[in-house]
Amino acid sequence: MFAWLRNIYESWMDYPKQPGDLLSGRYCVRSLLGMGSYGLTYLCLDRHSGQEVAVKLPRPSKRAQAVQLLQREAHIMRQMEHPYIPKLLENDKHSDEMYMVMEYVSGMTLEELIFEQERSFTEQECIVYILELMERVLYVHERGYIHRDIRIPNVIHREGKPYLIDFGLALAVGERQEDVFTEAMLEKRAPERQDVAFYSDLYDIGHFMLFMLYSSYEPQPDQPPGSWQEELVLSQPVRHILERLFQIRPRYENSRQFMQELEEALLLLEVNPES
Ligand SMILES: Nc1ncnc2c1ncn2[C@@H]1O[C@H](COP(=O)(O)OP(=O)(O)OP(=O)(O)O)[C@@H](O)[C@H]1O
Repeated sequence: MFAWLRNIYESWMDYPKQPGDLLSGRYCVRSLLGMGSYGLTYLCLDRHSGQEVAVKLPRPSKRAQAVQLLQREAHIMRQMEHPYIPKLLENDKHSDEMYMVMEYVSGMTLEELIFEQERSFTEQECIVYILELMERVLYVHERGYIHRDIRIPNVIHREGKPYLIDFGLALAVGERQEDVFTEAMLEKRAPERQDVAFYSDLYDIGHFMLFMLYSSYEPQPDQPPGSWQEELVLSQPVRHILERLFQIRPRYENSRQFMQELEEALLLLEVNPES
């Protein structure tokens, strides 16, 4: 089939549910939260509990593979019992309409916080925030999983706390997943984050830190664009930490070691802000 014809056909198949539609006779659609590579996620009102929930359905155009990936995601989420990771509330794997119901985390992403609320972060504030986020990441790692998608949209900021969402790409340590979505996504990834290993998540955390630190960056007029090392004025410990996260220097042996260095850097900054 011509590619364009297939795209039209797939868009038609994946046409989202509308506000007011009822899923599984219980979840009333309020809005579409997003359309991912294999699933559509809706904000719904659970008519039984009266709570807002996030319901993820496989994309019909991706057929059995989407159902399989959603089942894998549900299997991982079922094992996550953490106050800052949304709980899996229900998933029906028997009916034709496979779906996954999770706690809905309302809040803002860091992007919204920085660009809409004009929030900026000092090095110290950044470390405190990353330590909190790492507490969730460490929990995931200690259960034997790698999240593999720690990006700005997947961390929701609510009442000053980071919530970690979206386990759609997560895998058990060392596991290999061969499906078209993962293969296509892996091709676009930096080599440092391709392995299913804790240091791939830490590489993503490095980018997360840079995003936060750039919130305080003010370019000089006529300054040509440079690398983060050239543009950001960083203390020596924070620069060192970022270089280890990006594997420019020897990478961390585990997530705890990284957190320990973060704590040491925070102490140094508190004692000597000019370090
Ligand atoms: N539990 C949740 N609470 C609040 N928002 C959520 C929740 N789960 C997902 N979302 C939001 O729904 C949107 C779609 O998420 P989804 O996991 O379907 O796809 P994605 O992350 O955009 O793409 P992909 O799955 O390809 O990585 C995201 O923008 C995310 O912020």
